[in-house]
Amino acid sequence: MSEGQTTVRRPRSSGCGDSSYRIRVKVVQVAYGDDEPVSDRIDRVAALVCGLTDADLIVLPELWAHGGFASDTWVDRAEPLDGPVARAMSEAARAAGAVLHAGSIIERAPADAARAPEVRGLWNTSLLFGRDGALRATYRKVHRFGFGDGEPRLLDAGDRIVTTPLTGTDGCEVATIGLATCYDLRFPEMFRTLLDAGSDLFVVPAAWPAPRVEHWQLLGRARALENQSFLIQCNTAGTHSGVAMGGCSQVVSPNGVVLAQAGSGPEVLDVQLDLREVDHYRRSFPVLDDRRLGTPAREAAPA
Ligand SMILES: NC(=O)CCC(=O)C(=O)O
Repeated sequence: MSEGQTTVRRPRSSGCGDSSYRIRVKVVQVAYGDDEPVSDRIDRVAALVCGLTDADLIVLPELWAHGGFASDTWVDRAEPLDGPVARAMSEAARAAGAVLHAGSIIERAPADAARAPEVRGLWNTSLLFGRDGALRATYRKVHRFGFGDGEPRLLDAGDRIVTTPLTGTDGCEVATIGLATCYDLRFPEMFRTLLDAGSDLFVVPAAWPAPRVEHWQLLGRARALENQSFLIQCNTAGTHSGVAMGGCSQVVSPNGVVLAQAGSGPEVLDVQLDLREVDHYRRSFPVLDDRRLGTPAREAAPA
């Protein structure tokens, strides 16, 4: 981005009424343990989502069906993009009449898909459905958590960033959603890349453990504030595979204010957002216009 280039992008489509930009978001902080069968959990969460008929956007956590830290089960539980979780979530989005970020699944590549021998064909993949139940976007987690174990041992890393338009009931494009998952929150350069791709609303599902929940809260506020964007974080509650989850899902405004925050148990946050606040704030405090990328900052000084 060159100096002085504005990051204020809206309006994207003409004819959007003021009310199109006011959206109701439900953040579903799902709690689970080790005893509930996956199929029961899918039914339970699907029924909950189906009942959220007054929402525009519903968000679920990372790997809520397959188990965020249940890595010993992932290979068995992995499913394709049209597997049981995706089918149930497609149906639930349609029943609720809302855009549904269904958190993530362990995605298994189709058996007949050609791939290099070093590619395992398993990813931590987020799914976003439209109000009609169609799968609109998928995002394979880029930064794998586990320090050599867990995700890096079992899963492939995603290799692309993903943005997707959020459209109102009238078809107007009211925001650009930037997708990220859990550990990605620690990598500010990824959020800058999403910003440069047009994002003004980040959605981050997670299975973030209780001992580091303050990082989760702090990093979420930082990513929202430094990119002057809304940020919706949906964490997991309960304890599974011996790991206590931190809860504290939150919704953060473009100037870093926490608009809503969950406790440590199961909970549904209910938040009204006016998406025009992004442009208002970026105009009133145009810090993003002062970025200095492209200057020869990396040139080595002569010895
Ligand atoms: N599931 C995750 O990505 C966990 C991330 C985490 O615990 C951390 O960054 O800390």
